[in-house]
Amino acid sequence: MRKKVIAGNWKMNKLASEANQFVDEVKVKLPQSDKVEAIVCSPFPYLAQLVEKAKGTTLAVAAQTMHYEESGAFTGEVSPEMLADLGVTYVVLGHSERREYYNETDETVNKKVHAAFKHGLTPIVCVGETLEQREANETMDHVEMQVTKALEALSEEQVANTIIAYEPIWAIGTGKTATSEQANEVCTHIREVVAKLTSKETASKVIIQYGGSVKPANVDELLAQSDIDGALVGGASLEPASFLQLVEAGAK
Ligand SMILES: O=C[C@H](O)COP(=O)(O)O
Repeated sequence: MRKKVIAGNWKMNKLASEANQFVDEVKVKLPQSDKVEAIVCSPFPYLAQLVEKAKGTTLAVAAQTMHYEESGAFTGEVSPEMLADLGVTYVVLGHSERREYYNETDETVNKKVHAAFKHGLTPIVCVGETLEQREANETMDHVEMQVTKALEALSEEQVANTIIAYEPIWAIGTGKTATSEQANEVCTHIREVVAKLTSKETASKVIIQYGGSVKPANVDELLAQSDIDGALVGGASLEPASFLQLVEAGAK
């Protein structure tokens, strides 16, 4: 039985004091259940302090991106080694906002996935189609290509430990959630793609999240679907109360 993974992606929000307050409040109220894992994906400046605060709790801390090189002349970048050194355990890779504004490509996502595993970080790889692609019936092919490239040259064990977040771009921050059936249809396809690349057994272990306007009002229905194992949440993860409700839904 796969556990549910609820990741709150704060994106470029919160000041240091707000980030601290959030973790102080959430960490003592998290459901103590091995059915669910709760993660906060914080901006870089707060990672060290949040890792400290979350020590000894079930809350995990993620970065929202990273470079694939260990070090070097990459002004402004943060390496996987730096994240691991801080005690960060997850990293979001290939978010559609990184792909759109910062030239993240399937090739760099794949390099980053390899770099993440090299440094003991669990990658959360984002894939998803635009509205135009959905309307042109290209969703399944597009997502298949993104997943295939992201997982290229990984071992089966690494694939089994990769989290894939299906985020239809048209549903991000728009209030338009894919219906749970639409979301599950693509997540099922992703699992079939992983099975084709590796094996049915490996595919059955992969955590596949849905992301795009997830909130307490729709999370139960999404998590009840056969191939949705959690959520990558933006807006509704910013307030402790709604983040906790999402995690509680994952623990049911
Ligand atoms: O990483 C999270 C997603 O981009 C979803 O954001 P949202 O929940 O605000 O739609």
